[in-house]
Amino acid sequence: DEGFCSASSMLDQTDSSSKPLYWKVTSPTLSPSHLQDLPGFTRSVYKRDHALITPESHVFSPLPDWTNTLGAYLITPAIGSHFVMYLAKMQENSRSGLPPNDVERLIFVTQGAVTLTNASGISSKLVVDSYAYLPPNFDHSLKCDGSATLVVFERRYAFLDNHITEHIVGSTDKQPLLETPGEVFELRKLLPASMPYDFNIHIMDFQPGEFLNVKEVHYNQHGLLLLEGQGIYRLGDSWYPVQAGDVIWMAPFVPQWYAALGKTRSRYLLYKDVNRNPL
Ligand SMILES: NC(=O)N[C@H](N)C(=O)O
Ligand SMILES: [Mn+2]
Repeated sequence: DEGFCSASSMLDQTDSSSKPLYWKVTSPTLSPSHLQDLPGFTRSVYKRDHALITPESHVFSPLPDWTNTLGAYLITPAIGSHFVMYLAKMQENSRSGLPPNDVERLIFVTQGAVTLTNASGISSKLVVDSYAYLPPNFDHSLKCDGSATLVVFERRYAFLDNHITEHIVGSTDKQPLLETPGEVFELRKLLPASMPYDFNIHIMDFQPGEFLNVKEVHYNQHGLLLLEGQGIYRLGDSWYPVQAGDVIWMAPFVPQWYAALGKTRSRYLLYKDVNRNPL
C-alpha cells in the first residue's frame, strides 16, 4: 500500500449491523482508551451558554442513595440548568435511591436491563431503548442483577392547579412519529404533550446529510445525548464535530443547529422544558 494519509483507517469502519442498539454510547470511537496516548486532549468544552461533555471527560463516583452504582452528573444547576442529567452505571446487585421530595425523574436505558418496581409491588423489566417516568414523590426502585447504563433526568416539578402527571413506562419504538412542519428529521416524544408535564424528551432521527432547517434560538433549555451517528453541532458561534456518547448542555437562547454526517443515522435524545409560562 502506497497510502499517503490516514484516511484509509477512517474508512475501515466496524460493521455495526451485528452490534446491540446504542452500543456506541458506551463504546465510543474516541473512548478514553483511544485517547490515553494523547495526554491532555479532550473535545469537551464549557462556555457560558453551552457545554459539550465527551466520554473522556465523564467522571464517575458512587451515586448518593444508590447501591453498587456509579454516576456521572453531566448537567446540574451549577451550569445554569433547572434540571440534572446524569449517567448511572448499575453493577451487579445494584439498587436505585429515590429523588428528593417534589422531584420528578425520567430514566432511559442505553445498555443492559433493569427491573422497576413500584410501591404496590408491580414490576416491569426495562431493556435498551425503554424508559420510565416517575412522578414527584412516587415511591419506586430500580434493581439490576447484571449491569445496566441509564441516562437519568430529574427536576423539581413545577406544580399546576388541577393537574397531575402519571407514572409511564414505554419504549422509543412504540412511540408514534409526530409531524414536524418545515423540518425533515423524524420526531418521537417519550411523554404526553399535555399540560401536566413540564418537560418532554424528544427522540430525533436524521439521515446522513439531513440538518435542522430552523437555526433555533428559544427560551427552553436542553440536555442532549447523541445515541447514534456523527455530525456537526453548532452552538452559538462554535461548530463541534460530535458522535454517539457525547452530551450537550444548551442554555436558554443559545443559537443551535445540527447537521448529520457520517454513514449512518443520527439519533439524539433531548430534554426540553415545556408547558409552563416562563414568567
Ligand atoms: N436543538 C434541537 O434539536 N432542538 C429541538 N429541535 C427543539 O427545540 O425542539
Ligand atoms: Mn431546540
